[in-house]
Amino acid sequence: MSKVNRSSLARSFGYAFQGIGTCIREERNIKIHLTFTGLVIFFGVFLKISPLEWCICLTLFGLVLALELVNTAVEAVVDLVTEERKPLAKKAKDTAAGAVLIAAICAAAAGLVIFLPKGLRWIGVLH
Ligand SMILES: Nc1ncnc2c1ncn2[C@@H]1O[C@H](COP(=O)(O)OP(=O)(O)OP(=O)(O)O)[C@@H](O)[C@H]1O
Repeated sequence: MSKVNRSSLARSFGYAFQGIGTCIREERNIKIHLTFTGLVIFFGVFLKISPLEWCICLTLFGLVLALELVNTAVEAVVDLVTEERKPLAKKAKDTAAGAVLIAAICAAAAGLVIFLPKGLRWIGVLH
């Protein structure tokens, strides 16, 4: 790879990290997702979930956080295009938010399937 291509690749990664940083600084919802991600990592270590369960959790973290970034991008583009109330603007924002919600509900359900039996076993309700 030439020096020029390498530096343009590094710049692209830099812009992507800037986007992630901006979203974390400015958006409340991604802070909530990151808090849950931290809790899942803590309980995953504490309850010793299996490698397959880690893979499922990591995939779901990625899905929810990535969709939150896309949702933020859609909101920004809509606000850039119009400040007026328009049905298409509402459709774009609400469907993007719906995508995050679906992923978050599925992640929460998968989390319950993985963690609930282990948690109940840990407190002695299940054997
Ligand atoms: N230009 C617009 N035209 C029509 N409806 C809009 C427009 N901008 C926002 N809305 C709608 O108003 C509601 C609130 O939108 P807003 O952009 O404030 O998002 P929000 O729910 O506060 O999301 P977040 O907290 O992620 O910023 C949503 O239903 C959205 O679709």
